[in-house]
This record gives sequence, C-alpha cells and structure tokens, in this order.
Amino acid sequence: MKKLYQMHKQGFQLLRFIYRLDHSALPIFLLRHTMEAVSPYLQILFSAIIIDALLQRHWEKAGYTILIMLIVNLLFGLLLDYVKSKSQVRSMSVHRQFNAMICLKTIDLDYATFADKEGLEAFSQADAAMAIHGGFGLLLEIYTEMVQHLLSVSIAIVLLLELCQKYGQRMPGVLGFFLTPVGSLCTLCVLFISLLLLYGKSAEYVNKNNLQIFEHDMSVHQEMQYFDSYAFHADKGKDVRIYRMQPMLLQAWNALCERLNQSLRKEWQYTRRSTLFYVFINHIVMLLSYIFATLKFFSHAISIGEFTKYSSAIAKLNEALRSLVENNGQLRTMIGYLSYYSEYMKKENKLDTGTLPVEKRLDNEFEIAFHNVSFAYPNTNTYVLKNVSLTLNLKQKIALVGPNGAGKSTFIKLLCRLYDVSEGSITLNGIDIRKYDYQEYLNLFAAVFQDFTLFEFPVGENVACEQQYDETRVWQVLQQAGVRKRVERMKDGLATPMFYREKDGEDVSGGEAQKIAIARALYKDAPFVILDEPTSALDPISEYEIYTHFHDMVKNKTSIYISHRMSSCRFCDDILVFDHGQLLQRGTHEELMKDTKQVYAKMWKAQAKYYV
Ligand SMILES: Nc1ncnc2c1ncn2[C@@H]1O[C@H](COP(=O)(O)OP(=O)(O)OP(=O)(O)O)[C@@H](O)[C@H]1O
Repeated sequence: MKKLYQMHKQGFQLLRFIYRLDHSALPIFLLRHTMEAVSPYLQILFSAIIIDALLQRHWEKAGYTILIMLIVNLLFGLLLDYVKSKSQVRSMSVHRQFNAMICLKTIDLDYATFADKEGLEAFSQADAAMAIHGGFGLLLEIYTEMVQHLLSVSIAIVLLLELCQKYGQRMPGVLGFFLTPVGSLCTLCVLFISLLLLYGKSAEYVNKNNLQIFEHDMSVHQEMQYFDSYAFHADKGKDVRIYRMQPMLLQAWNALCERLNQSLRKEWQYTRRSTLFYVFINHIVMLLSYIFATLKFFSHAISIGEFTKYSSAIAKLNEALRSLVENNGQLRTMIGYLSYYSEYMKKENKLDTGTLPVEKRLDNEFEIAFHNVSFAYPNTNTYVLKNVSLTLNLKQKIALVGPNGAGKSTFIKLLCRLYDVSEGSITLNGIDIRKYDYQEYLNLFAAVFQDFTLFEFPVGENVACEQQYDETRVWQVLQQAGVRKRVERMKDGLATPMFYREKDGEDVSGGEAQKIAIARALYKDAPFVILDEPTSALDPISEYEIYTHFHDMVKNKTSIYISHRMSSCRFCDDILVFDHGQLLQRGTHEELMKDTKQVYAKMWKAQAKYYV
C-alpha cells in the first residue's frame, strides 16, 4: 500500500509538471475519458427502458425513447470525436514540449556536468526513456483512463446497489438469503473483492517481468541511439564505403534488433498468460453474475429490461476493475522510467556557483594566472596537467606547443572554465575564477576549437551567433578571416544557409569552414581569443595570410594558439611548451631554440628538415 502511495505521489508530481507546461492537455483528456466512461451506460439505460416499454406494449414510449437515444448518441459521438482529436494533438504537443525541454536542459548544462561519463549516461537514459513508450503523453493518457475506469466503476456500483435493494418473492434457504438486500450486497462484494485480488496478482506477475524487460530494453535503446546519431550519420558515409563497413554495421544493428525482438516475445508471453487467466476468470464471473441476475428476475425483483441493465453493469464493473489494475501496472513501469527524465532535469550546473561580476574594462587589462594547477578528468585518476603555474602576459600572442596528449587542449578547457581545476587555482586579476559569475567569465573568451561546429543556419547567423546582426561587421570579420569572397559568391550572401542538406544551402570546404569559425571568434570581440589548431585545414597561402593579418585582427587582445605547425610560433611573443602535462619551457622562439636538447628545438628541427 505504501509503495502504491509513493508511486502515485510521484505520478501526480509528473502530472503537475505536465499541467504547468500545458494547461489545456489535462482538462481535455479528463473530458474525453469522462465521456468515454459515461457513453456505454447511456446505451445500457436507454436499452433497458426500450425493452421494458416494448414488453409492456408502450409503443409510444418505446418510439420516443429510441428517437432520443439516437439523437443523444449522435451528438455525444460527434462531441467525443472532436474531443478525441483535440486530445491527440495535445498528447503530441506534450511529447514535443518534453523533448524540447530535455534539449534545452542539455544545452544549458555546463560542459563539465554534461560531458562527463555520468552526465552523458543520464542524458542517454532520459532520452531513451522518452523514446521507449511514448513518454509523458502516454502518462497523461493512462492517468485519465484510470479516471474513466473509476467513473465506470462508480456508476456500476450505484446501479448494482439499486439491484441489491430490489427484492421480490421470498425464496427458501441460502438462495433466499442471497436475494435479500444484505445477502445481495455481500454476494457482490465478495465476488468483486476476490476478483480485484486475482487481477492484482496477475498484474503483479506481468509487471515484475515487464520491469526487467524494460531495464534490458533501455540499454538496447541507448546502444541504438549511438547508431542513429553517429554510426549511420551521413558524415561517416565516406569511411563506411571505403572500408566496406556496411556488413559490420548491419550485423551489429541486427543484433540489437534481435535483442529487442526477444524481449518483445517475452513480453507477449507474459501478457498472453495474463490474458488467458483474465478470460477464464471473466467467464466464471459472468456466469455467476448471470445466475444472480436470473434469480433476481425469477423472484420478480427485476424486469427483463432491468435484467439487461444490471447484467451489463456487472460486465462493465468487471471490465473496468481489470483495466484499473492493468493501468496501475503500466504506471508503475512508466513512472520508473520517466524518473530518469526527472532526475536528468534536476541536474544542477556544477560550475555555475560564483556571483561576482566581471569588471567591464575597455582597455582589456585582464590578467589570468595559473597557480599550481593539476587536473584529472572526472571519473579518472590520471593527472593530465601537473602543477602548472604561469601568468598569461597581457595582450600578447601566446603559442602552446607540445607533443600529442601533452595537455594543451586541457589547459584551454581549464582556462575557459569548461572544467574546474582538481588542485590549485586560476585567478583573473587576482581573484579565483570560481568566484565570478559563470556566464560573465565565459564572455571573456572567443575560441575556435579543433572540433568547432557550424550549424545549418545562414552564414551571417553562424558568424554573429544571433538572428539580428550587424552586417557590416560580419563582412569585415569574414574579410579578415579571408573568406569574404567565397561568401559573396553564395546565392544569398550572408543569408545563404550553410550545408547542402538545407534547401538552397551551400557546402563549404574544410578550410573555408575553419575561416568562418575564425570570423565568428573575431565577431565576438572578446578580450581573449583562443585558436586550437586554427590553420590545420588551411592551405599554406591562407595560413600565411591569417598569421600576417593576425596582429591587426587581435590587437589589444590576448591571443592563444595551439598549433603543430611550428612555423606559426614565429608570429608569437611568448611560447609555452607542454609535455606529459607539465610546462617544460617558456620563452620566445629565439630563446627556446638556444636549448637544442629540449623539446621545442627538437620539434622545430623535426619539422624544418622537410623544408630544407
Ligand atoms: N574527456 C576526457 N576524459 C578523459 N581523458 C581525457 C579527456 N580528454 C582528454 N583526455 C586525456 O587527456 C590527455 C591530454 O589531452 P589533450 O587533449 O589536452 O592533449 P593535447 O596536448 O591537446 O593533444 P593533441 O595535440 O593531440 O590535440 C590525453 O592523454 C587524453 O587522453
């Protein structure tokens, strides 16, 4: 009982959630299911009146009752159809709104909370939970269906209480007792309470197994998500074809489908057993009820019309009780998996803790310093940065170099506060960055990451990151990034959607995309500009142009580059050399080249010898 209470408490919380999101969905569903509960009883009551009128040869009464019944049926049917279609639209809308909320939550979570293993798992579970059984739209449906069945039970009980009161000719013995009002009441109570218990047991059996099946299906759906969103993605099409990966992918996909089919077969097996049980019990109940109603009829307690009315009421009560128990079981499974959704929505940003406003400075005098910073990624115990201490010189061009895996990108992630340090601290103008308002701190940076993203929006919006933008400035930064001419050639200029998947969209080359991403960073006009492998996709001439113009592009800002093209270091005022998570060397190109045994000089020479 306590479990039942807890479950419905959770269920009502979710319903409140739906109500807050969509005020009209719940009332429309309630109206629909109330009408569906009342509709069969209207039929039962009219039929009883008509049969009795016909038997008593009251032709006129029978005639106008039939007429009224037809009119009521027609109007009721039309209204019910209208309400049903409305409720279907609302159900879809609720589902869409909950999907939108999960997307909004995801882009609103800070990077560290979302991108760690736990966050990604929580997202994938919440997303799969929404996809498996119809999500919140179905929850609404089931709860309001329960109201329908409760109403149906109540109407049937009222009718059966009326039946119990009807007492005709006295009969001898035990049979006589059953037909008295008290005896009838006891008989029906015992019958329906035992029925409820039997249905409860059968539903418990089905639900216990369905919960196990659900847990299994959930993991399969999560694996399927990977195929949908990654492996079958058009971008991966080249590798798939060149390496003939189709059979391997299809095999893996079919194996997942087979796992789902297996659990579906199991589910059917349990449901079939429960249905067989129900059919068996149902027939026994119907037999007993007909015997009971027939005895009432033979004792002249009820007429033939009433006989049809009360036996139909018993059948309806039986059906509604079973549906109620079934709904209850479905809810248990649904609330179980929808809790993954609510848990995800409750996730709080780990980094959004500070409140201090970042000083507004037109002179960009923002000094950032690392103090004995060490860092291990969440859920790992290997330090990828170890005891790093440095101050970023104001308004200089700084290069980060070092072998693969040295910790350069991680350094940038900490600088941009995509993660918090594990040990030590980072300060902005002497104050720990964790104390600053998170969004205001992020506003200090414009970055082009190795895996930058452009969206299928117009070029102008991709650069400005907003729909209303300063066109002159967008053209200016495109010019600086060396991609203006390409955009001018596009059909609708800045309004041209990017990528061919969009109608009238245009695809750009990897290098052109990188230039547009650089333009985006310039448009933001932030005091720190970070370019992680900024020229990896650029041809040598474009690269040369970017570097020679960079001084103008980023003047009055602190700029940080990560590049494996050592030649780019010559444009920089300060070079930080990382290896194995440590800052090994620091200085200008000329200073670092003096130490020929160290990493920098070795890397430089290794690359330079191919040009000699
Ligand atoms: N999200 C992550 N979770 C766990 N470990 C990570 C994660 N990202 C990076 N690492 C590990 O941190 C180490 C440093 O990676 P990082 O990307 O900072 O190196 P890098 O110097 O930028 O390398 P590259 O030059 O290849 O881009 C690597 O060993 C990498 O495997």
